[in-house]
Amino acid sequence: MAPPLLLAVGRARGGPEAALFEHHNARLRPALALRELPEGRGSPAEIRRREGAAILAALPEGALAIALDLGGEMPDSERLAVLTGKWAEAARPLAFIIGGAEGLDESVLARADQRISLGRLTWPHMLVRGLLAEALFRAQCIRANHPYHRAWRPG
Ligand SMILES: C[S@@+](CC[C@H](N)C(=O)[O-])C[C@H]1O[C@@H](n2cnc3c(N)ncnc32)[C@H](O)[C@@H]1O
Repeated sequence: MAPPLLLAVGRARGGPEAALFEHHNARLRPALALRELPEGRGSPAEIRRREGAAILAALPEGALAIALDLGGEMPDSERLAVLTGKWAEAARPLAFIIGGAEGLDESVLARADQRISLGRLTWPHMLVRGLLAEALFRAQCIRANHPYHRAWRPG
């Protein structure tokens, strides 16, 4: 099975956000295969539509598409560990999707099998790559009983 795909709008040209993604992605097994898509032009709606068409065209056939979206389910790390296990069991090509500055087009949200939110704060799309890779690594550690994740919370 091919490694999970990360379809992300925008091109990272080095910098701390790219380093953050590379750092966490290198720890994931398997690592995400990053595919960057060009930013759209025009009005916000046109940008979303153009970027959306490019995202849909880049999705592998039959992909289990997970859209990173503020309106999605907001899992905690333990729940994400459960979800990642289910996604792996589905035995379909897995693809995560991160939108651009204008967010994801309705066509992408409609195609997505699941929408995941990393919390109520809006993060810059380049930063979301690193946040997602860290969250997936943490989920992997939880599933493997690796002590990276310290589950303790005050009562
Ligand atoms: C700057 S945000 C777009 C904000 C846009 N106003 C919206 O509501 O989608 C760019 C992309 O980063 C991702 N993103 C940003 N914050 C997020 C969060 N808290 N949870 C999940 N994805 C997020 C989404 O994929 C989004 O399309």
